[in-house]
Amino acid sequence: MSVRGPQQVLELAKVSRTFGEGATAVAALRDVDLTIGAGEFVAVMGPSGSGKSSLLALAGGLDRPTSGGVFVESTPLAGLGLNELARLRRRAVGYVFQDFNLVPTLTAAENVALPLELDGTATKKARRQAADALRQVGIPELADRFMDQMSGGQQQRVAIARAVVGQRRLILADEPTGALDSTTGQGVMEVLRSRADAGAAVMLVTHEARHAAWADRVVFLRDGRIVDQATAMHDPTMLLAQAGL
Ligand SMILES: Nc1ncnc2c1ncn2[C@@H]1O[C@H](COP(=O)(O)OP(=O)(O)OP(=O)(O)O)[C@@H](O)[C@H]1O
Repeated sequence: MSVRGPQQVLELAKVSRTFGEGATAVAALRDVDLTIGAGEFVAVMGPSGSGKSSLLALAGGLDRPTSGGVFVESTPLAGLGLNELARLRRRAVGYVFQDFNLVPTLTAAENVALPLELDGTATKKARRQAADALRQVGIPELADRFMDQMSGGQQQRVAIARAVVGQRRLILADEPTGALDSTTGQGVMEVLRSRADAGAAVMLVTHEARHAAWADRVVFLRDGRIVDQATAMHDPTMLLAQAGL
């Protein structure tokens, strides 16, 4: 039985998620137990369809489990109404979506500042923090660009800046380097690592062992179950082989 302490940012307790019903039901996650503490960077790996994105969506309160509980900073998400859940997401959770989910009618800086402004931060302060986040991901000069004036890789970096802006305690990133070259991808890992070192809990879904090597712990999923967990990834390729991935 785990203890829900203040250092525990995310807890998934016996979480299952089934899509559909009857003969066509798909069990995306089965009885997953996972805890991520403050300052901890966890990578999630596994074959396509193993449940990685489903896990992230539940952790970020974008989806609800069929059974089991999700706790963010000890708050049970099941107990929150839609407005409370939205507020907690804006305040505590930074999410990098596979398809970015940026607002095309806003500039890069406005996109990054949006969650802070929606949460009541004064515009000036929000813009200052947005500029800082854009600097962290290496594109401070693109602050005034609209999304259709940016490449896919640049948009991906805006999405990452929006997830790490401010003081979010839980950062969830679903394959955040897909549109990036390897040097920029490495830069994104440095940003996620430094957020964890500053006390955030970070969960990264990745197919790339060299990115998982930045994590404190790697969780391997297969058919919706955690099949292995590894710490201190000195040789991620070997661990992948051990897990049969
Ligand atoms: N909205 C949905 N409706 C029905 N089935 C779904 C839905 N979302 C996910 N699934 C199913 O749940 C299982 C897990 O999917 P999920 O996207 O979480 O896997 P994944 O490991 O992230 O895959 P990938 O690496 O391809 O992104 C798959 O069988 C998928 O088809």
